[in-house]
Amino acid sequence: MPVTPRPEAVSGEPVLEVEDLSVLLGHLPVLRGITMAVGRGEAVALLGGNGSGKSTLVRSILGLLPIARGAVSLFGEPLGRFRHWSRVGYVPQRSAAAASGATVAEIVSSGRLSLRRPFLPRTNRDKAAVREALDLVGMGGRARSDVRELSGGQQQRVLIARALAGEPELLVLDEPTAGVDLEHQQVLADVISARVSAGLTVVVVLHEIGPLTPLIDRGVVLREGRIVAQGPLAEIGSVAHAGHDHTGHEHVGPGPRGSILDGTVERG
Ligand SMILES: Nc1ncnc2c1ncn2[C@@H]1O[C@H](COP(=O)(O)OP(=O)(O)OP(=O)(O)O)[C@@H](O)[C@H]1O
Repeated sequence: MPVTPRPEAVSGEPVLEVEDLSVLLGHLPVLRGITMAVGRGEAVALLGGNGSGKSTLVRSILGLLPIARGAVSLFGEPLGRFRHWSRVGYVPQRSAAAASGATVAEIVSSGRLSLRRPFLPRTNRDKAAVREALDLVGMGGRARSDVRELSGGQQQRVLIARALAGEPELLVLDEPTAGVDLEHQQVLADVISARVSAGLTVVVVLHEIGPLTPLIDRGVVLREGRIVAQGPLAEIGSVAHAGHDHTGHEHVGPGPRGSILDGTVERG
């Protein structure tokens, strides 16, 4: 699958800009005053405890939820005007596709729909991109399988292949390693790393330390819908660790890294 050459370094050209974003769900404020930016070629992790607002932020960025206040831009264009969705790949936390009864190849092919010209058959490039994406996640031998016959972790790998098949410039993943065994987490980390080296921008919700963490340039920690820390993982981790978990109980974090990932570290 062709990849775009990586710029010399992270160029800083904003791929994603979020300015004072607030989102209400069921009249409750779930995100409050979120401001962040992600430059081209950066890999940014969204971290925080259960219910801190990570998935809501991801879905708001993709225009899947209404915004109560603030603004989001993708590739320099306000979300309301943004039309180049083929530049964006999304791996949702759980997908209806996994229960659809389609074959693995069909699901991965759907990742190229926004690149295809209407009413024309798939091109050789479409087919090659699908094959390559399946091989990359180690599912090349299961192209004809009904996706319902796969394990949860295998389904997750198929969804990642679908996003990669679209050759996105921005890849947004919501807990992509949930249910994936360590060996295949490493495979995914290698695949995504190679893409980041070629210029891909990544925003990923992470819950656990694992093979994906080495490729993360920066973490953004959410708690109760607000950003409470932002910076390189090692830097956030070295900060003092008294904090509150998502239940509101004050405690001393179990250790810098674990506490970063569940949002209990506050930059001090
Ligand atoms: N449709 C909804 N209506 C009302 N509240 C919602 C809705 N969806 C999510 N919420 C609430 O918004 C908050 C943030 O949820 P969100 O799924 O964004 O958290 P998260 O950080 O991704 O959590 P997790 O790590 O458990 O996936 C939670 O308190 C949740 O209960």
